[in-house]
Amino acid sequence: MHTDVNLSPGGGGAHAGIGMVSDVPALQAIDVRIRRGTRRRGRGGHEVIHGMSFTIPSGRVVGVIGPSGSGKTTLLRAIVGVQSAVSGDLRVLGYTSGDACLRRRVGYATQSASVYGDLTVLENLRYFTEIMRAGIPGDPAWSPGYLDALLTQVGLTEQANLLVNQLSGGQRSRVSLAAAMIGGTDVLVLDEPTVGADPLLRRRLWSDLRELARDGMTIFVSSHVMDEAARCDHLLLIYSGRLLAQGTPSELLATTDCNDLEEGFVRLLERSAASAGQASPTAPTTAAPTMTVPTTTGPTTLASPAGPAGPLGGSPPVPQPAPTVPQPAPSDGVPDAAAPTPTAGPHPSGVAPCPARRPVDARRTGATAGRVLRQLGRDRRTLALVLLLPPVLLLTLRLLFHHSPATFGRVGPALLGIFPLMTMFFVTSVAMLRERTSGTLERLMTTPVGRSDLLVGYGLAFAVPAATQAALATALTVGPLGLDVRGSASMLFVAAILSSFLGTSLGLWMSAFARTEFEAVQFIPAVLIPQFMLCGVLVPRHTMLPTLDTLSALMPMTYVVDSMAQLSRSRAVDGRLALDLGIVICCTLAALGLAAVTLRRQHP
Ligand SMILES: Nc1ncnc2c1ncn2[C@@H]1O[C@H](COP(=O)(O)OP(=O)(O)OP(=O)(O)O)[C@@H](O)[C@H]1O
Repeated sequence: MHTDVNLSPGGGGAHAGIGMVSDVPALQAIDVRIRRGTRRRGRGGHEVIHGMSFTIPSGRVVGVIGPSGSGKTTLLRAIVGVQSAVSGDLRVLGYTSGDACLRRRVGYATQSASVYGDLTVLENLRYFTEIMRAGIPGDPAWSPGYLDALLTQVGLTEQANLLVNQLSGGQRSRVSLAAAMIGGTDVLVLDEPTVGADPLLRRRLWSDLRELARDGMTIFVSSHVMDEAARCDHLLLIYSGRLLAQGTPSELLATTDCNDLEEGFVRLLERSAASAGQASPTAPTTAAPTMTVPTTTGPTTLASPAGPAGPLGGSPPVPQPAPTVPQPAPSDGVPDAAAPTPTAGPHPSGVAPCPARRPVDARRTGATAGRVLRQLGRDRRTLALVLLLPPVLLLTLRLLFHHSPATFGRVGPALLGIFPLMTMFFVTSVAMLRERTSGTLERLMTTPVGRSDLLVGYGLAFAVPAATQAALATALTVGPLGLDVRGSASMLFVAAILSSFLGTSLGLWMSAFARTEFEAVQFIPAVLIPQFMLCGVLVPRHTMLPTLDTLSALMPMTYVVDSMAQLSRSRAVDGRLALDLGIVICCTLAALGLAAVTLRRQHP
């Protein structure tokens, strides 16, 4: 280690606040099968992990080694609980993988650097510290030197104040690694962590990982580079979704009777293929996706080469019967339709249950709101769009109707509500989508941050530009543009703010239905344009066909338009106005609730 600050505050296996029994393995897999491309177990998709069974004690560096496409990432995703359609029994520290108790103890770095490109290295690490370590009393992560030590460890001290977007690919991966180290107090799951690291840094990272393991941390590192396998305590050799063999590197060499791990891996493959009665692969390498011979036998346990099962192609470990304790609903209270049917209860005996979660955690919500605001502050183009677009559109409209002020008087108030709604819808749906596509949302889902913390944080952050925008648009329209408001201008402003909040929560919800920016571009007009056409701005509602009028009554924008129109006509707050505003508020809260439900922790 290169610093005297303790970077593994959990002491690996003895994390503060959560009790643990020492003989619980770090990871236990019994006949684990995983389907990909399907949201529900057994429906659609294809099986990519075909029944793996193994046990890993704590305090090891475990190499998950195999060629490209063999299933390493899928297995690691299942370990951290973000992979859907996992069957069998997969337990981390005794808990069913993905259990909420593990979110304080398992750190995860995805293959791509899932950190925020528009924040500096330090801002990223601060945010992850705030959401991962909030509420842990006396946690060393809050000591002044902690982040400096972490930066030194991943070799990014000089880049601390640079935006992540300004870093090289390898440097970004190291920011991601550092973020994982903040979250992992007992288990670190690192998907190809040394990609892009120079040999010197690679050596240093490995020595640091070893030191963390000595302190009791269990570290899973995927790689298809065999010289990295030599640095691990234990290897899980994977090929075509099957566990080909497991054991220490020296056991692999001894079993295969060679001096080179890569050659050893190839020999294992050949023998496995031969024992399955198949042709031998032609000069495969561990990194080459051209290895085509599937292994149809169970894994080899290298530790017992002369054991009764035989060294190669031996029987897989006999699956132990899984306990049948029923699984509780996910801790954040929202059952996930994509969750696999669990085979076992989450809490091993002797382990204290997780501390109860509040529905909204003020510290994590505040940290998220602060982070989103910081990102917004840096994104000048989006800020300009949010703040200036509605006033510019209203100004254009005024100029368009300069011969017909009565028409402006009729549509102006409605558009004062519609423009903020549309702008905020667009901006928030794209912002949330970016969180999804960059992988940061998946990473956040492995941390203790709750879905409501995240959404309320987003909502609060976007409320600031939304309110500013509504104030600007109302002041401009009622002032210089001379909109004749017989009602209360301040109430008009409040209704414009409510409208922009509605746009924000609809945007947060709708982003769940898009996987790419292109899909977002497709559904944004599909959601907004029909509402605009039917809300009563183009044609008064009482002149519409009854079917269209009924459709209009189902759309939230209609109530924005009605309330804005009434507020511009009269000062009286009657039952009709209260009902319209109430519906707008209810739709805002309902959209936020739906956004929370559709924010999945697991993905196909
Ligand atoms: N989203 C997905 N939907 C369907 N199948 C998928 C999906 N992602 C991966 N797969 C399939 O799952 C299998 C295992 O993929 P995985 O990414 O786990 O391999 P890997 O060993 O990590 O590869 P690499 O080293 O290239 O990252 C592959 O056959 C791949 O085609």
